[in-house]
Amino acid sequence: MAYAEEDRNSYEVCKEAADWLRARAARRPRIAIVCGSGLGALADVLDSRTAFLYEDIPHFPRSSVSGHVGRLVFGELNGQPCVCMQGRFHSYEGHSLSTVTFPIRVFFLLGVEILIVTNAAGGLNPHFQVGDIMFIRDHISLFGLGGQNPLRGPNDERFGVRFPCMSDAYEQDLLSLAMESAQELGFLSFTREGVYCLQAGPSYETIAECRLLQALGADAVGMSSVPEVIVARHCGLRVLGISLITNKAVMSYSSQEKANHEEVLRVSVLRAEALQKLISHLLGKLGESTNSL
Ligand SMILES: O=P(O)(O)O[C@H]1O[C@H](CO)[C@@H](O)[C@H]1O
Ligand SMILES: Nc1nc2[nH]cnc2c(=O)[nH]1
Repeated sequence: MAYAEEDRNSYEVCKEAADWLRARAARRPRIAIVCGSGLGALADVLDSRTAFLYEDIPHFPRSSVSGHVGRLVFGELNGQPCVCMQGRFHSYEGHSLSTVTFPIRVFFLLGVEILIVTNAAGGLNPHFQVGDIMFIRDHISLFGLGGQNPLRGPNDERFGVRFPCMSDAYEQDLLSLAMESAQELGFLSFTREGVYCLQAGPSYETIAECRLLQALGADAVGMSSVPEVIVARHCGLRVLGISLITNKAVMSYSSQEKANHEEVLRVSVLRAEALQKLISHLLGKLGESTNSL
């Protein structure tokens, strides 16, 4: 099927990919997890795994960033049927926002109900430490405020309404379950809650930009997740967002620290196991709550 790049996430194109996957995956996934930079190992702990390279799935884009392998992995985590994106797409790679968010619509057509987005982010909140896990309470989209939204263009009602609400983007019930999980695992000393801010990247922020974002009320800054969340909410998926604070945003001209992707990946890998435990524990709780519905 030929289509313009901005039409990659049209209903028909997404359905072709979803049909292809449905014919090959053992079970319908209930939960989709997008693995952030350096966090792809989560997909390796799924039970009864079936993995597909992005390049083999019809219409799937390719990953080009280190720490993002480029595989879709189906399987079970703590008894819950899941699909994991081992590698996400970013607009700074040159992808349109419809390409960045294409997998989310495919997940919706596969019958996914809950989206968990994870990412690596720089900490703006002065109380945050490197290695902290931040549950996303809300976001600031510098893209959206600047006129770039993945839902720009004709609206297809089969996905959702023209003007979706975003004041409830990150579901309170999921946030509470995530906090409970952190408490039960003894992770509270490095668990936070906060506002994630999306900037386009790929350059990291200047000091003046970090100060501005902090003054705007952002606790962490990154280059992903928000377009995925907007498209997920548009089609009615429940969303939980988790940022791993891999570095502290540089706020002072006297600081010698410099943001770099090697440090981001190093810290992600160090915290990957804790994050796996947290998500697995949470999924166990979700199993209890959804099975009782
Ligand atoms: O958001 P994820 O994909 O986790 O990665 C974050 O880390 C990379 C920069 O180091 C950027 O891609 C930024 O968005
Ligand atoms: N924009 C941005 N993205 C990140 N990803 C991981 N750390 C950072 C950061 O400091 N800034």
